[in-house]
Amino acid sequence: MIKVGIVGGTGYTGVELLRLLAQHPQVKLMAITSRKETGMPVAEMYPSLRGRVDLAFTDPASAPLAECDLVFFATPHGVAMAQAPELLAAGVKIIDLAADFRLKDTAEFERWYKMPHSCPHILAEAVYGLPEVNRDAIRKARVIGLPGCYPTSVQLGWLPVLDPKAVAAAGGDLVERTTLIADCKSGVSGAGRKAEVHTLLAEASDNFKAYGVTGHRHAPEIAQGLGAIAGKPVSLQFTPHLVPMIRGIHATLYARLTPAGARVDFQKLYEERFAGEPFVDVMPAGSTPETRSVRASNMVRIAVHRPAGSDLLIVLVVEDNLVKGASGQGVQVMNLMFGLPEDMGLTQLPVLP
Ligand SMILES: NC(=O)C1=CN([C@@H]2O[C@H](COP(=O)(O)OP(=O)(O)OC[C@H]3O[C@@H](n4cnc5c(N)ncnc54)[C@H](OP(=O)(O)O)[C@@H]3O)[C@@H](O)[C@H]2O)C=CC1
Ligand SMILES: CC(=O)N[C@@H](CCC(=O)OP(=O)(O)O)C(=O)O
Repeated sequence: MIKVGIVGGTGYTGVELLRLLAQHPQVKLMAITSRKETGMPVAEMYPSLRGRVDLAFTDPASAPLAECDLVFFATPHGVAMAQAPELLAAGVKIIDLAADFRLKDTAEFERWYKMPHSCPHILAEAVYGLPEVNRDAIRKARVIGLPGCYPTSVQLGWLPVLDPKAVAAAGGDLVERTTLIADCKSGVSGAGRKAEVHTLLAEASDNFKAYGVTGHRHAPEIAQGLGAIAGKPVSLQFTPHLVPMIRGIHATLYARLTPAGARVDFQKLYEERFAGEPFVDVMPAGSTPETRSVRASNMVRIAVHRPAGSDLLIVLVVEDNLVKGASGQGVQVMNLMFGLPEDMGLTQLPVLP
């Protein structure tokens, strides 16, 4: 059994980790932390877990984290890097759901997250936890920086067209790498459980708005990830929107095709690239995936479109921000790190309607 601790158990990604890990056959939960709810039984706060999780929240300072094999940090940015050196020295592996171990350039991290990076040496060894790209490195990693919710959808959506093998087969770039557009919509659980005006029912319900148009911290993460996939620089306009639903991300990706790309059968390319991926479903040509078709599941569904009379490729991607966008991806990565079947504990079907 893997002994697992969760720092930040009261938040939305924390309770989603609990839902998934409570059903995982190879996990023993050791500690679930909260500073504000110390002492409260987890199932009292989250009755959905009654009879499945019998621990109480403990303060992070006294939780038996060093006795765990793995600790998930479902906390704000900056918390994991403060505790990582001590836990790693005790032989504990770490999966951070926040951004402490995502951006490899510390100056870029400091620019977007407004704090210095306290352990660049650990950042240097950390692996970016996107299994469809980094599966082998994840298996050997001690520290994982789990991708943000939007970056997961955008990187998976463009992975096949930027893959150097596809570029070599086509005889050149398939798309204009410097004019990519990611137009993304998220449900409000993406903002977490903390009280904020923009996620109040009277603000977010029956409303739809863009934010972060001139700069969002996920843009450099996406550019870093796509650049690593392509092996050369990629730049994009990323525009997120808040939509009145609880869970879900819908990404609409636009790319201008090159002459080499215009000759490619993209449906076939996507089906072949993701064949064998347990959590990526390439839908039949002409499909328009819905967020509810992945709700509460770790699946991402993708559809590829070539509008008639244009030189655009449009890729539609849906994911559940709390599952493949966060906690489910964390469990998928944990399975890889501990040599378990990648889909263990993650085979739930989506909830619909
Ligand atoms: N929501 C989403 O869709 C996604 C979120 N993420 C990232 O995952 C992380 C968690 O997100 P989410 O669950 O939404 O956040 P929430 O705000 O809902 O929860 C944050 C949790 O962290 C705990 N916490 C806060 N500050 C500290 C601290 N200094 N030390 C220890 N624990 C602390 C809180 O409990 P307490 O204050 O009681 O200790 C709470 O349990 C964030 O970094 C977020 O950016 C990533 C992908 C998707
Ligand atoms: C709807 C909403 O507010 N979403 C969050 C992203 C959540 C997430 O995955 O981001 P991090 O892990 O990088 O914080 C936002 O745009 O800030």
